[in-house]
Amino acid sequence: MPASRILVWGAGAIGGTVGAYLRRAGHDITFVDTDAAHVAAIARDGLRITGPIEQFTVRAPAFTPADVTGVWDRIFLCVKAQHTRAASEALAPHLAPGGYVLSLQNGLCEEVIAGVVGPERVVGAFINFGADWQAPGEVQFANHGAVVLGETDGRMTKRLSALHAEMLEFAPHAIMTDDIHGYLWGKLGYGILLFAQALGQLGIADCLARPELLPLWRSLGAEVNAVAAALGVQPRGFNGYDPAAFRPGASEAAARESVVAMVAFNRPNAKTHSGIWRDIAVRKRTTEVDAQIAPIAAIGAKHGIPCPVTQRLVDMIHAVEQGRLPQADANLDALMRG
Ligand SMILES: NC(=O)C1=CN([C@@H]2O[C@H](COP(=O)(O)OP(=O)(O)OC[C@H]3O[C@@H](n4cnc5c(N)ncnc54)[C@H](OP(=O)(O)O)[C@@H]3O)[C@@H](O)[C@H]2O)C=CC1
Ligand SMILES: CC(C)(CO)C(=O)C(=O)O
Repeated sequence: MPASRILVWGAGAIGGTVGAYLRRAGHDITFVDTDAAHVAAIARDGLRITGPIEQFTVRAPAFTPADVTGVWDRIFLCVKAQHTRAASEALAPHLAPGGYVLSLQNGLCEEVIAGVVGPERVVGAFINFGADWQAPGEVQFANHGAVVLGETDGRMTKRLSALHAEMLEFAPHAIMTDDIHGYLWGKLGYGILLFAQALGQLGIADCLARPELLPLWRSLGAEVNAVAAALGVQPRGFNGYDPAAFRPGASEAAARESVVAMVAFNRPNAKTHSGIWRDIAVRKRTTEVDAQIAPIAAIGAKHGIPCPVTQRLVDMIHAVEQGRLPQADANLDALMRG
């Protein structure tokens, strides 16, 4: 495969992992990140991938946004959802007129990027592999997970096929879809469970496995699925998460079966806790809740769909972020009780 030239904007867990694999496969990768210490470490010593899957170091140029110069046909955007607009504005001068931004993020970030660079210059992605930024110059690649690429208008284009062929060098199971919105809403339905997990201390598998919390998973899932349905989107499943099992009216047995499958997927993973939990407990910073979960309740409100549990979850995450509530497993019981 001919070497591609890619600018990875946001060289943390996701950008660092994907960029390192593509660099190792021979592509011309440049990293950009606002974390000056991380950028300096990559530029000086290379980017180190650690963890149970593979350990290797790649050499690649790295810059802060203020220092990067040049124009790229492809930019992979890998920042947290709340940084999407600022990052899109900063990267726009570096995007070729006929180029595109690939969003490797959770949430509905494609719309935000499109608002800055234009809808025809955005490609969507849904990702569920696990990775963690560890230290300047080091990212842990913790576990494989679904990777799906799609044009936001559902067309199967040449650029999508070319991107998919490259992505196979990182994720051999990556697929293309004509329904990226279905996957993004699927991830929101799964992601909302991870936001609830972040209220407590148990890891993803142990938290999902708490039998008494099944009604909580069902009510959160039902709200997300009802909002998606109002938008005409049918969420897609992956890695044990079956959206149909959490639709309003779905049986308790179906939800329980999906929870068992999600627990089985997560149990062996070196990434035991979600990025949301890590933002609060380890990185001591705010989460993506306002950019990812609050919009679900807001869209619901526009369509006359009440999302009381989602809204309570948003409020409780705020309280934990601000230190008004300890990060404790009992929070999930309180969220469920209402
Ligand atoms: N980590 C995971 O396992 C998974 C993450 N995701 C999603 O992927 C996206 C990226 O997450 P993740 O890689 O974990 O996050 P990280 O925080 O590890 O990486 C993001 C990097 O971007 C930097 N950054 C912030 N703002 C800008 C900016 N304006 N321009 C350039 N760089 C910037 C951050 O610096 P600083 O830290 O200083 O802010 C950080 O180094 C999120 O939407 C997340 O939900 C999806 C699936 C799995
Ligand atoms: C846990 C994970 C990797 C989804 O499985 C995630 O998306 C996150 O950390 O927010």
